[in-house]
Amino acid sequence: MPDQILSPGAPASSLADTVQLDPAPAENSLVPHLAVRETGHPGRPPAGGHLHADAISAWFGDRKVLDRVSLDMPPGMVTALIGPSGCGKSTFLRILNRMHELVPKATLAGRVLLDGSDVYDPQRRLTEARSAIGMVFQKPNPFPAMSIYDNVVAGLKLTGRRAGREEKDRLVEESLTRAGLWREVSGRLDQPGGALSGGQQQRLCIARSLAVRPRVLLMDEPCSALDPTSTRRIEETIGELALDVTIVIVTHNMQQAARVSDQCAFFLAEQGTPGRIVEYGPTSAMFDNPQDHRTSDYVNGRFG
Ligand SMILES: Nc1ncnc2c1ncn2[C@@H]1O[C@H](COP(=O)(O)OP(=O)(O)OP(=O)(O)O)[C@@H](O)[C@H]1O
Repeated sequence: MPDQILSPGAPASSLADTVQLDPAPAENSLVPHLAVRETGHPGRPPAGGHLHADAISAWFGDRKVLDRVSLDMPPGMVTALIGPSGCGKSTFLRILNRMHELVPKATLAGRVLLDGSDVYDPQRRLTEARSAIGMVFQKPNPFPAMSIYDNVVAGLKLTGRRAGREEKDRLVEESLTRAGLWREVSGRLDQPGGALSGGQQQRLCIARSLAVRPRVLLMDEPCSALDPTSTRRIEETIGELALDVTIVIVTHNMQQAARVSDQCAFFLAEQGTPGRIVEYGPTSAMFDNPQDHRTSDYVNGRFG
């Protein structure tokens, strides 16, 4: 069966050959406790940032870890990638902005399109893909000895962009504001990034990514090293950023997936097979009415 591609607003779809419904919420189900984010864009959706993965397969050496994964990540939406450990979520995420190719002996097949253009087009520079598709990692990784100001500007240097002092000042304020950190640090921009709390460091890393004005922001478990208050703050930031940046987030936290995402894709690598998307769809459908019993088991905490 060919992989299907998710259309925005479509009901949750199952890629399983035989769909088994699991209509009765289990005892201890997470479902009643999950407040699912209201889907939809209050204003006009952003002009760009339409990311589309088409039949992505991936290998580390001879070992195939993803098998023909297709997913549409529409502009202005938050897409959550969920699934048990080792099913290929991070690998898929890293393929979206060409980080997979940095790993020795890592290969891939398939296409990634950003606003219709092939991210892997040999005519395009790597930095082009990286500046259009930013990434925030699990562990906050600011340059610890560098000032808060220079940490934000470092995003520009990494992609080879030059800017004058005034432009940098504007960009630092804009990026820190969008990352929800400006009010906390505006009076001490010359202090080292490493002196901030973990949650603030993560928002600094978000600001650094935003400084190059990406159309897409990839987030690989961005809150897993943070306390609940910092986590909540990052989640609010994600909600605000989603107004003009497409966000793809890997999370193990089902409550978080329900709170922040508009659509979810459930990855699974069964019995040593490569990871695939078992089911995807609007977050509300994935949590309230999953079509595949494995999705139901996973979102209800029965495995993984
Ligand atoms: N650099 C690497 N070299 C070899 N194998 C790798 C490498 N990175 C990941 N893998 C393997 O690829 C598979 C998918 O890993 P990946 O990290 O993408 O899964 P994941 O779903 O993100 O897991 P987790 O939720 O634990 O982060 C796993 O079997 C993993 O062992």
